Amino acid sequence: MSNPLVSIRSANLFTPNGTRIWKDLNWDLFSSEIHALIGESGSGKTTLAYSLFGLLGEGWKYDFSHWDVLGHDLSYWSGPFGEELRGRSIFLVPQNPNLAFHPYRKIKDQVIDFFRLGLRSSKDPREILELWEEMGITRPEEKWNSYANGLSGGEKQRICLSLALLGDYRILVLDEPTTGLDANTEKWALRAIRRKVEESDLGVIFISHDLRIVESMASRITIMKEGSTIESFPIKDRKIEPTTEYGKELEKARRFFL
Ligand SMILES: Nc1ncnc2c1ncn2[C@@H]1O[C@H](COP(=O)(O)OP(=O)(O)OP(=O)(O)O)[C@@H](O)[C@H]1O
Repeated sequence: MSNPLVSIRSANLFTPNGTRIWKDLNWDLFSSEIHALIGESGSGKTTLAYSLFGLLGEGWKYDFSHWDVLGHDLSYWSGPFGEELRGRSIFLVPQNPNLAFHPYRKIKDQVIDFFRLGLRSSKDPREILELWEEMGITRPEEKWNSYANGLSGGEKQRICLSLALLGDYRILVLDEPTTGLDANTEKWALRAIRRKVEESDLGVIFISHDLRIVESMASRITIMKEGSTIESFPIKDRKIEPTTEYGKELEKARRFFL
């Protein structure tokens, strides 16, 4: 296996008021993998993904024996250099697409700024609009000229996903990326993400409650429980085959888990 993009050992996380959220968490992400994080609600999936890049905000406290994300420790990602790299090396498609856009700025200005300031590049708007059309965004030119608050949640989610597909990142975090999409668009988007990973050395963190999607998408899976990683294993032949009792229970109870 290649060098990990992310490597964390014996990490503990505490909220600003001192509640312990992670317990001796260990986790790795490798390039060219789609790594699913699954676990019951509150098990620590989102805090893990967001912490990697110092996104949890002020007052959260960590201790760990090892923390390496793209060769940098946590203080780097929480500081100005990390700020610079977020959005360029790493891109996040949040669970709530409203978090990604300012409601009262035009979508086109936000997307142009995203390329200019974030990725330090430019994109031909025609290429973006073609992709939006492929993703099932109706009247893409009209949406391009709209304010963000004039778009539906599903449209904003599609636009976030299009930015994930158009950039050249090292790590992509997809937090329940297809919940607002219809079945066809979901299928299209998942296939496009898989193709992107196959064609690059990108590592994808894929957070989902839907084991059906995880099986079809992910090459590796980590099962989390109460702030710990219970087990990590490769997914072969689109089958999730845990070895721990908890993992087996979770897999068996999948219809209750969705
Ligand atoms: N801003 C916050 N302040 C205090 N506690 C928080 C905060 N965000 C998350 N937590 C707590 O941290 C724990 C892990 O939350 P996290 O969001 O990582 O879970 P999750 O597995 O992503 O859950 P879900 O599947 O519901 O999104 C939970 O107990 C949650 O209540």
